Amino acid sequence: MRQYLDLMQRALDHGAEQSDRTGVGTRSVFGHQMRFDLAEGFPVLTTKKLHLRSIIVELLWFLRGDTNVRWLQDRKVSIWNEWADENGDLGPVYGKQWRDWQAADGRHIDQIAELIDTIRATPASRRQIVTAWNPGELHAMALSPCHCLFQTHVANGKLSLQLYQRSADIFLGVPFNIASYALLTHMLAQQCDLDVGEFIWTGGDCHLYSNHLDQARQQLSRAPGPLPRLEILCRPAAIDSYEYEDFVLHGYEAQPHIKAPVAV
Ligand SMILES: Nc1nc(=O)c2c([nH]1)NC[C@@H]1CN(c3ccc(C(=O)N[C@@H](CCC(=O)O)C(=O)O)cc3)CN21
Ligand SMILES: O=c1ccn([C@H]2C[C@H](O)[C@@H](COP(=O)(O)O)O2)c(=O)[nH]1
Repeated sequence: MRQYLDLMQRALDHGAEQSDRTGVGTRSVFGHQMRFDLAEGFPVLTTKKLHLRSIIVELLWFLRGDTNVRWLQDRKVSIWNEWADENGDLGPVYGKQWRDWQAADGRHIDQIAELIDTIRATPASRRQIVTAWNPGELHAMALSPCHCLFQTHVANGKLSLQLYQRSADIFLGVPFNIASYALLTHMLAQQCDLDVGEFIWTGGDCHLYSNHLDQARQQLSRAPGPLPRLEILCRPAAIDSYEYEDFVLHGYEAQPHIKAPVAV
């Protein structure tokens, strides 16, 4: 995960000081790209132990079309708690937009199902896009989508995926986002009988919060290890039928976790 450490180093060395929405303050660079060849291993940080269960369960929750934190909490995942209202609701965030986008003419659009249909029927299509950025509903969301658009691409029997993330919390959010979309690429490829190609991460405002700088330096002092390998134990009939237990990471050896406060 040299690519990730390079982004962290770039923000530390060249980031502009910004006062941001949360009041914490950041060092930020604009525009960055990282490429991961998924055949070389699963892109998960080895320079800090990641809580993979939170990442996998959150992705399954998006794919269910769920936007209430209760299902996450029942599975001991707390990463969305700070943004939920007293009923656990987040408004029409990712799950809603991915699985049930409401069009002006009253249609309900399942972008994930349409994406899979398109990949299977017309793999050369250049219209394989899912977007969570619904300008008409932003006001009702607890947080505007950060990982707001992705596109898939098929070449030589391999599925690649590129994400556009408009706002990126380099220390806490980005490791989650990379692993989550790499996992989604594997799941989509399996559902469409393709091999995995590349995951490409493209970021807009990429920032280190001012209370994450020591943690970032600590991480940069560590040498990255080899990437683990992902195994999916079964092939469910649908993309929303995977379970946490279906995923096994072989050889994930990471250095100790580093704690950091999340900016709300
Ligand atoms: N400032 C900020 N950064 C984010 O990354 C972020 C948000 N806000 N708001 C919405 C979601 C929630 N996400 C989060 C929230 C918390 C952690 C976090 O605290 N991670 C801990 C482990 C916590 C756990 O798994 O239980 C970490 O050390 O990685 C990570 C991603 C990503 N998003
Ligand atoms: O998946 C996610 C979700 C959120 N983030 C980070 C990026 C920012 O630090 C905040 C969102 O604040 P905005 O003012 O809406 O940009 O959350 C992330 O990195 N990954």
